[in-house]
Amino acid sequence: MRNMVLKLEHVTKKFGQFTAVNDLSITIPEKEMFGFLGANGAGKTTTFRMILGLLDSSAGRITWDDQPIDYSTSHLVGYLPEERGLYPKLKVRDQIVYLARLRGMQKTEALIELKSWLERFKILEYENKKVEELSKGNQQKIQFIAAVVHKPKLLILDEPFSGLDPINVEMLKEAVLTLKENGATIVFSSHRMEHVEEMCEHLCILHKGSPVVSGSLKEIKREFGKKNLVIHGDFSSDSLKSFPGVVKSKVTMEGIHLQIEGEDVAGKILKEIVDKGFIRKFALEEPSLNDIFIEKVGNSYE
Ligand SMILES: Nc1ncnc2c1ncn2[C@@H]1O[C@H](COP(=O)(O)OP(=O)(O)OP(=O)(O)O)[C@@H](O)[C@H]1O
Repeated sequence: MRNMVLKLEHVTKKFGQFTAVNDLSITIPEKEMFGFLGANGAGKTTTFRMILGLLDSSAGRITWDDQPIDYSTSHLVGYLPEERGLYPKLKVRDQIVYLARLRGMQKTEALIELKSWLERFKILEYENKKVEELSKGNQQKIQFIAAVVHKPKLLILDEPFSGLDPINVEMLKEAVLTLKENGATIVFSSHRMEHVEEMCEHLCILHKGSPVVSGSLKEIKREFGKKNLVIHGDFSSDSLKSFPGVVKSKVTMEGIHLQIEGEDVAGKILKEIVDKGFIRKFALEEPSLNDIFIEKVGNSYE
């Protein structure tokens, strides 16, 4: 049995004196969906380029299936680069077939695969159009097809959902989930925490090149400890802002959202408000990735 694990061990990348990635260690098991979060310049793209062997690391080791990714394995890898790079004058069909053949696919097989993706993305009519004639969002779908047409086992997607309208975001998310169900290992970066929260079991938050949070989403939330408490009631909730164990509060149109130190605080708050008036909602919720990010990285995230 092969060990198709993607492993980064103490990986560092320096550009001159500047450290873009600092001592990053992560293990991504086969068939996993892994999310990379971080502000602009955090080091996500640099990490992807090192994984793909497009950039040498300054220190550390990167392996997939116990080997570095090189010419012998690159046909098993798909990459959606951040700087989209299609040939504007080429027709969609010629472009995809060309890229698929570079990765060892037969033309007929590539055409079948292309058609099925174009159908899925509802853009079959663009098969014989030049890339430059397509809208940005549709070009992005073509670029996505270029990354997956050869059915890679490892797929690296650099901000796959950026610049898309909500319908296309959903379409691409579903496509990514299908690829995962079909057995691909997928690593993607995003600026949107909800995308990672929704799709990934494991994630890493990079801050100025260093991993500040890394591991399983469930564990990260559990370790964070704090919970959110949402209260909607027909009474003033102002006094709850300074209730012991309340870390943060936000008054809303319907009531108040509290970040509390732990579950026990919720019980005490319930006792406090039970006689104050009608409680329409009292819900203890897991912290969001956004809450965790803000605490670990601060408000520097855009
Ligand atoms: N070839 C290079 N030479 C010098 N500095 C570089 C080079 N490539 C990247 N950097 C720097 O490394 C840091 C990390 O860049 P990187 O592109 O990896 O960030 P990112 O997390 O992908 O950001 P974004 O979300 O904006 O795409 C940045 O400060 C960037 O300016």
